[in-house]
Amino acid sequence: MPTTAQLEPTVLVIFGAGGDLAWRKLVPALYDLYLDHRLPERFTIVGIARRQQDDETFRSHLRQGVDSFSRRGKSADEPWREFADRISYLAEDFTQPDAGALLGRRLQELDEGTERPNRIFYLAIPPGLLEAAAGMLQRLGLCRDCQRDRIVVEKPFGRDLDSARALNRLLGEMFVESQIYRIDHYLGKETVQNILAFRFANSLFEPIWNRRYIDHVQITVAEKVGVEERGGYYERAGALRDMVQNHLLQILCLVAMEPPVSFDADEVRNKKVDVLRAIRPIRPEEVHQLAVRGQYGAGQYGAGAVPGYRNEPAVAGESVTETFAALKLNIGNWRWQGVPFYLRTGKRLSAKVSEVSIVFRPAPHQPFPAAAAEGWQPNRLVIRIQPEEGIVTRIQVKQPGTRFLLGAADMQFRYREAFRGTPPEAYETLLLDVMRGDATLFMRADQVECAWSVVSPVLEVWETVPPTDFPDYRAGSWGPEAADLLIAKEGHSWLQPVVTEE
Ligand SMILES: NC(=O)C1=CN([C@@H]2O[C@H](COP(=O)(O)OP(=O)(O)OC[C@H]3O[C@@H](n4cnc5c(N)ncnc54)[C@H](OP(=O)(O)O)[C@@H]3O)[C@@H](O)[C@H]2O)C=CC1
Ligand SMILES: O=C1O[C@H](COP(=O)(O)O)[C@@H](O)[C@H](O)[C@H]1O
Repeated sequence: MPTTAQLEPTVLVIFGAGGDLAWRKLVPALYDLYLDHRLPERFTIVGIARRQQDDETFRSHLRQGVDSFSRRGKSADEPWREFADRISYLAEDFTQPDAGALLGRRLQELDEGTERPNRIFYLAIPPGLLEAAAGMLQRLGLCRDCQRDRIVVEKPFGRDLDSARALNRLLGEMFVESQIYRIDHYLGKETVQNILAFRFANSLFEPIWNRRYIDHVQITVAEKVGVEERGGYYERAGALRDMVQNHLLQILCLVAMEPPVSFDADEVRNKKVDVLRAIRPIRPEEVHQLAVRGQYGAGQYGAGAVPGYRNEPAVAGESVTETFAALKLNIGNWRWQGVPFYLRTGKRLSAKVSEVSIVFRPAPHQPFPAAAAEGWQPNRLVIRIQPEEGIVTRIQVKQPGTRFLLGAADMQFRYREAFRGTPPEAYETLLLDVMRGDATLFMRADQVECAWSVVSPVLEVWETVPPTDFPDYRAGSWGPEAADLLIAKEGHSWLQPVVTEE
């Protein structure tokens, strides 16, 4: 990791700095980086949004966010003051013709001195404003230096293949690809990155990481929360766009990719794109066999009742938006031919847990008497992304006793026990990577488009044929019955995650 002194002077301009993302994620992450001495020595934050407010009001709003969401808890006065001194606020509306004048002047002031700082423009704004904000940067020539100026684009990146292509074209006309950092925050999570370390820094698993030994793969990203205050956005998105097109497919790529030659950003991203390209396209007539959608109804967590999706704020009473999605994907290449990848994600499920389960084929021959194998389970390797980050390998052992009986036992690696301290939040890692100019954990234009191609046939069929049975799962359950049937067709079943309460 670079030290403070090694990072070049930087000004981070947060567009939409008065919004939820900046408040809950970005500024708490920056503050934690600051406390860890990870920010450049010369580092400034300029926040921009519509509302009129002075620097002090803006800073104290951000401090509330830090106090609530920093992994270090409440901020102490002294370091907060030092950090807050670097923050200023500008009120500008990007949709106005003269927008950017204040920003231009502020950047000029910051350029004065020994070395012009690198500029990072973080677009934490509603997707409909991307064009106006990026256009303003181009018009004023504020993001012109291809080596030192970068733009960070949040999800959602388009809402289908065509709109993602159009957005890529638009950004491509204004900036060079190496300046564009498309965020997928799952790639910043420690355990997601650890998939690379686990697969490519160990010689133990790579020889069996293929169709000869692996029976199938399950990727589960389950949430306990409902749609919360984001009904307006979610109604237009749904689980497939919100989670599968980005986070789950990125995890799949890391599990399935070929070993990269180096850790160079484009080399890693090339290998990931190869996986997306190899996913066998789902034909429209196959959608009902290979994809399942669901929507939560009212339910219960312990003693607490929660409303159904259709009763959430900003959600239509007859909404057909899916809050659960499951897919069966096949990767048509030498390594994975015939190995199903099952993906599922949903809101208001039984637990918050994200994990990848690699389920191995049975040993080719069992020499034991039939009774011995009664408790037999396939070997499985579970990569736990959250919570309780770690890796669990389930093996077969002899049960203690005078009879020869098999039983399952787990070998566990837990981050919390193996390493001291709390790992950085995803946004800390990603923000630091943008400052260092390392795009390995960011989405390249072709990756985003390939990922849209994978889910497009499903989206199209789902949009044409609305569901008639929503809501079809109870809040607090593991999703609709149809998801169990999807995987049962091949004699498989979803592995119930080991749930540890948050
Ligand atoms: N919130 C989250 O957890 C996540 C958000 N995202 C993405 O991040 C982006 C931002 O989300 P979020 O923070 O939740 O959104 P919010 O609606 O909370 O914030 C939007 C921000 O944009 C500003 N804004 C809106 N219109 C204009 C305008 N015309 N000119 C200048 N500023 C404007 C608002 O200004 P003002 O404050 O003055 O109203 C506000 O600061 C979205 O693309 C979202 O999809 C992605 C992942 C998670
Ligand atoms: O991108 C998103 O991710 C969150 C889940 O992220 P996590 O880090 O808490 O697992 C999800 O709630 C949200 O709907 C989606 O937009």
